[in-house]
Order: sequence, then C-alpha cells, then structure tokens
Amino acid sequence: MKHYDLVVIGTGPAGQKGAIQAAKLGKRVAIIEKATVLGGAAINTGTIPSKALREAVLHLTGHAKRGLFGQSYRVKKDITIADLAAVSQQVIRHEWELIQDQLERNGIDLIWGKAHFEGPNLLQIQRNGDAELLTADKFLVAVGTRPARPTNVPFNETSVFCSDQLLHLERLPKSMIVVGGGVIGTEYACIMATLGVRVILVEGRSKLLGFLDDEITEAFQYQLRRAGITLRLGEKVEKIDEVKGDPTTGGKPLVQATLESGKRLRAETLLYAVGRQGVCGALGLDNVGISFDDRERLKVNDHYQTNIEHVYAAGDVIGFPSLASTSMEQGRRAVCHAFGVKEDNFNTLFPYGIYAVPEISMVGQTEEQLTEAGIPYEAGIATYDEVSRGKLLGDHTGMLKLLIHQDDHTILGVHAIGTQATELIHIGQAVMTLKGTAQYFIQNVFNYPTLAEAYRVAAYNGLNKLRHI
Ligand SMILES: Cc1cc2nc3c(=O)[nH]c(=O)nc-3n(C[C@H](O)[C@H](O)[C@H](O)COP(=O)(O)OP(=O)(O)OC[C@H]3O[C@@H](n4cnc5c(N)ncnc54)[C@H](O)[C@@H]3O)c2cc1C
Ligand SMILES: NC(=O)c1ccc[n+]([C@@H]2O[C@H](COP(=O)([O-])OP(=O)(O)OC[C@H]3O[C@@H](n4cnc5c(N)ncnc54)[C@H](O)[C@@H]3O)[C@@H](O)[C@H]2O)c1
Repeated sequence: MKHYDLVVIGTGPAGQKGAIQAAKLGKRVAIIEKATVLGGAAINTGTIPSKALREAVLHLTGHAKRGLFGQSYRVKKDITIADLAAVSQQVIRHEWELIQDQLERNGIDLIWGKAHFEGPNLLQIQRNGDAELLTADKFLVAVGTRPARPTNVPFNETSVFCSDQLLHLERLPKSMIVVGGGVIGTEYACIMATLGVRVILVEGRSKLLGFLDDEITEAFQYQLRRAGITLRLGEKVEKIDEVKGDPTTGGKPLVQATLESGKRLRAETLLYAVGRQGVCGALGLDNVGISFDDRERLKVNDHYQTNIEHVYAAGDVIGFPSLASTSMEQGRRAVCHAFGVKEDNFNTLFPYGIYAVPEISMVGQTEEQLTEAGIPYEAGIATYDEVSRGKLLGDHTGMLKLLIHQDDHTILGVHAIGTQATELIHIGQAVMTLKGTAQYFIQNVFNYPTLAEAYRVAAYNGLNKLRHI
C-alpha cells in the first residue's frame, strides 16, 4: 500500500493548488479525481465554459461594439449553439492539458477513481469495480459541489435544466425563465438576453446579488431592464410544470413557473439556479469522525482544518464565497498550514468578479457596510464617459466608485460596473492592500487613454467633496 505525506481529493482549483503547494514543499503527494476529466466545476461545467460562452456571445453578437457602431451592429447573423460551443471546447481542452502538465511536472501522482475514507488515515479509491487502498499523514478534501436539484422540479435536461445542462442545449430557445438571481442565474440571464432570448429572471429577494454595493445593484438592474430582461424581484417560484403550448402557434409544450404570489410565467425553457449542494455524503467521513451540514458542506477553522486536525477542506465544499479564485488560495493556505509554513502575510481582501453583461467587480466594503459600522467615508465616482478610453470603447454606462475614509483618505472599497471591471478592480485592491490613500491616484501618471484613468477621476471627485465638508 502506498503512503503519502498528503492526499488531495478533487482536481478543481482548490485541489490543484493545494497539491502543487505541497509538492513545492518537497512532499509526496497524490491527487484523486472521480470524474473522467480534470479541473472540476471550474473547467468543465462552471467558470470556464460560462466565460467562454460569454466571450463568444459578446463577440458574435457584436454587443461590445454597439456603443460605437449602433444597435443593429452584428458580427454574425443566426448564431447557433455549435458556433458558441466551439470556443468553449477549445479552451477546456487546453485547460485539461495545462493541469495534467502541471501535476506531472511537480511529481504529483494522479489517481483516477472515487475516494472514500475507510479510516482516519486510510483511503479507498474505487475505479471500474476495482479498489485501491492508500494511506496519508494529511488529507485535503476539495470535492466541490453540484447544482441543487430538488425532486419537485421536473428536470428533463431539454426544457427544464440546471446550469450544467444549459451548456448542452441543442438549439437556442426563444424564451427562458431563470429561477434564482444569484451569480449563476444573473450571468446566464445576461448571456441569453444578449443572444436575443426573451428572459424572465425570478429572484426571491428584493434585489439581485445582495452582497453588492446598492448603487451598483441599482445601475445593474436598470441596465438589465433596458436589455429587455423582465425582473421579478421579491417573488419565489413555488411550482414548475410542463404545459401545452398555444395551438395557434404550433402548440409546442411550454414550461410554466407558478410564483408564490399566484402569478404564472411561461417560456420555452427554464434554468433552475438557486444554489449548489455539497457531495460529502459519499466520502465516508463518518469513518473519520467528521460531520457535515444539511447541504453537505464542511465546517473548518481559520486554517481550513476540519474537526479532525489532519483533514483539511477548501473550496466550495466549505461554502461562501465559493469562487474559483478563492478556492485556489484556500487550498494553498490549507496546505501551508498543514506543513508548518508561516501564514502571517496572507491577505484576506478577496475580490469578487461577476461576468454579467455588463461586468461587475468589487473589493473591500460597500457603502451599506461602512454606514452600518459607523465608519465615516466619502464616495468618489467616475463614469466611463469621463475617460477617453470609455468613449473609444463606446461604453457609456460604465462606472467606478472609490469609498474613501473621510479622515485619513485610505481606500475602504472599490466598486466597478462596465467593460473590464474585473481587471480594473485589481488596481484598487493593490492600493488597499498596501494601505495607500486616494492621493496615490492623483500623484501618479496613468497610461492614456486607459480605463484605469477612472481611478484618478474618482479620486478627484471624492477628495473635492471632502474639501467642501
Ligand atoms: C456556472 C458557474 C460559473 C462560475 N463562474 C465563476 C467565475 O466566473 N469566477 C469564479 O471565481 N468562480 C466561478 N464559479 C465557481 C467555481 O467554479 C467554483 O468556486 C470552483 O470550481 C470550486 O472549486 P473546488 O476545487 O472547490 O471544486 P470543484 O471545481 O467543484 O472540483 C471538485 C472536484 O472533486 C471531484 N470529486 C468529488 N468527489 C470526489 C471523490 N469522492 N473522489 C474523487 N474526486 C471527487 C469532482 O469530480 C471535481 O472534479 C462558477 C461556478 C459555476 C457553476
Ligand atoms: N462570477 C463568479 O464568481 C461566479 C459565477 C457563477 C457562480 N459562482 C458561484 O456559484 C455559486 C452558486 O451560485 P448560484 O447563483 O446557484 O447560487 P446563489 O446561492 O448565489 O443564488 C441563488 C439565488 O436564488 C434565490 N432563490 C432561492 N430559491 C428561490 C425560489 N424558489 N424562487 C426564486 N429565487 C430563489 C436566492 O435568493 C439566491 O439569490 C455561488 O456561490 C457563486 O459564488 C460564481
């Protein structure tokens, strides 16, 4: 039986980076994967496919250039699923090769099969009816999540589906109800609407993406409505059925969503995106003495240790924020702790990137959080219309907001909506991490013309307001 210093379960972002970190520390490492492909949800069903789809849609529809060339501008008419899938498959294949190569280069044993704990240090790997046993000093559980699929939703993979199935649609529907205005529902609602699909987005809470700064949410919701998306906010879907279509228009079956308020919505298809569910139940964790919650998520301490100290967990399996970006870093930090690497310099300022149309990103605190905490701040705002690059791109609605401490002018939060928002945010993140102030953006020269200049405009705006207090 082979023995390892570390065994990692799952090849998603958390598992990959944890395994590589351990190998860099000179440890003997194995990584287990139960699927037939590497990369987890990030590469195969989540981050990369959805972003590849988005890029293809923005390019082929000509959406990104309509601000310059007019609303009727198109790169390709009659876009098909095949057009969109081609880009995605190409990127995914490249990512598989990259991961495999990284694991090999770092001397990590890749073992295909389903992992199951037989004891605190003993793991069984099942593959095609065979079983292999191995032991390890430490474990990193990075098994991720899957879409929640309640039994009362009539999933049929063609007209009622979850986010994994959306990627396998055979043709573009004319209309779609999206249930759940979280990140997945919102991103796909935008992508579909950009393709010309009639979208109704139903969200149980009174606003989309409740963790964002209110001003950004307001701007975003306004833009979604302008893009033709019907928002049903503060409304919960109670029941989903298939119903007969209108005989006068061919009678194709439709999906009907009945809301708690009694409203009935109908469309050709329905995407169910109300959150994700863990997969810990199948891991044999009771043989180790580890319990999980009702959504099969694990509880960890600040060092990513479960209640059994040699078993660590990272990524979606531990819950919020459930991002590929944070999962990678959690996996790495868990392994650093497991092998005694000092953690003093680890930053906890995590950014968020939402690849809706338009893009949204944030780092630090929102106006609402600062107000609640009683921290005095001023907001400095720049619209993309105020910087030359914004005009060159034809983005007339983009905006960057800096939240500046009233007394010491440090940056407390950065919020952006518009082209390249997810890239732009990292400038603010760096200044915040290095404890810089709004003056940084005024005292330094920026390339011209860039969207980054919006930082300078926002800083002037905020500091000018502060002078008048
Ligand atoms: C539609 C969508 C879009 C997203 N977009 C973004 C985005 O733009 N940016 C972002 O940062 N995040 C995004 N995310 C979130 C991101 O995909 C996840 O946070 C990330 O994949 C979590 O990584 P992980 O390593 O925890 O788990 P996963 O990526 O889920 O990987 C877990 C792996 O463990 C394997 N596994 C499970 N059980 C076992 C077992 N018993 N034995 C062996 N192997 C096992 C699984 O097969 C899987 O390969 C998106 C998610 C979705 C669904
Ligand atoms: N760009 C990104 O970083 C990105 C993109 C996609 C997904 N993700 C990650 O994937 C995870 C899962 O995303 P998600 O959107 O599925 O889950 P979520 O939990 O973020 O959102 C689900 C939403 O559905 C709503 N809801 C629940 N029941 C409802 C009902 N019956 N009717 C109407 N609305 C209802 C909830 O109020 C909630 O807003 C998230 O944690 C997210 O971080 C990240």
